Amino acid sequence: MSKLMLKHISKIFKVGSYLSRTYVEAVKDINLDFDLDKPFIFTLAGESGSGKSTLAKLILGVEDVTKGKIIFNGKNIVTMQKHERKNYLRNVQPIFQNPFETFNPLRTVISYLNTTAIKYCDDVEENNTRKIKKLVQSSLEKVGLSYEEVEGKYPNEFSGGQLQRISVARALIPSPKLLIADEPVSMVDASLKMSIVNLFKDLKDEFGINIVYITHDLATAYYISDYIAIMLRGQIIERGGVENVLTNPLHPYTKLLKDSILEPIPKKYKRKKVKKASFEVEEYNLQGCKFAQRCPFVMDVCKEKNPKEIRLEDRWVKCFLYENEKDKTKTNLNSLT
Ligand SMILES: Nc1ncnc2c1ncn2[C@@H]1O[C@H](COP(=O)(O)OP(=O)(O)OP(=O)(O)O)[C@@H](O)[C@H]1O
Repeated sequence: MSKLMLKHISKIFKVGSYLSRTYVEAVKDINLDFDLDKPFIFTLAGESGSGKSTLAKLILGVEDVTKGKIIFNGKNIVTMQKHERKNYLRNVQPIFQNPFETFNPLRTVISYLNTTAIKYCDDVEENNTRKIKKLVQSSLEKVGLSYEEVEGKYPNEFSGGQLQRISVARALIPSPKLLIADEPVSMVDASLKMSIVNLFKDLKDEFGINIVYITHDLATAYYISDYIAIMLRGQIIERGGVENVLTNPLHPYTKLLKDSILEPIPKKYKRKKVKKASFEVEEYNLQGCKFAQRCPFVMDVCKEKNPKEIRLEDRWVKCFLYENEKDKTKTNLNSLT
């Protein structure tokens, strides 16, 4: 059994200069359980500066949590022994936004993939070229490429879409349980976006690979995900099955996101003049709900207190509008997967 649990994790950054120092809690008290044996695609969505990339970096061990624990198969990743951490990093692989930054422009793509195989696969020795080639070959095949079409070429000889496929192949080399893909199609040509998104779906269906998909694009999120969590200024304010959350969003922020991305803004919102965030830091530092300044349904309590996460029948939501609905169900949604 393979499990990844985020337990009350927070990340606080210092921002500003010495004289105007302030703090941003880019990830605030997030709890998520991932059962890595039941393949899923989990989308993390939210506007720019909502903490998605920071959460990804915490899971990838690139940044350390300020508070809370990330537990992989019963062990806290911060206090893991060296060999346990290596095993964790083998199992949780990143896919970055810009594939041209993933690869060293001065090395052939294959030599880069070979290095990944040697670095992460304990049973592969540097001089075992046959074994390395087999591993790289099979990863390339999983993303629909042949070894021959990649061999001998440098990153600049590929299109952005091809290179993003190769960076997915790179991530697959250590046979990870989880891919963390941070805006993986935002730099890819519009015509190729769907092919990458479909590749994620195939990896889940055919090879049982779990994916955390970070995006602004709710349309592709709806198309490929099983679950979705909506982030607002460091917090997850609504989460559940993608169908439930996106076809019937409950939090006013989720509604705003959906309306502003998928459809024209309905008149009722236009009349109430939903504003765009003027200052991220200002919203981060609000005492109550971080959406209070922009919410068309704001109440006094929203400005005073940060709402608790409420469990409804088919999702979790953090909003005072649903205070009276809580605990009406016995469904356990603690685990999203
Ligand atoms: N290293 C850092 N030092 C200081 N502040 C940071 C750091 N990294 C992120 N932040 C701040 O944390 C907040 C969340 O940023 P983050 O990049 O995680 O958001 P995001 O949702 O991924 O945004 P985007 O979609 O634009 O990538 C922002 O206010 C950002 O400025």
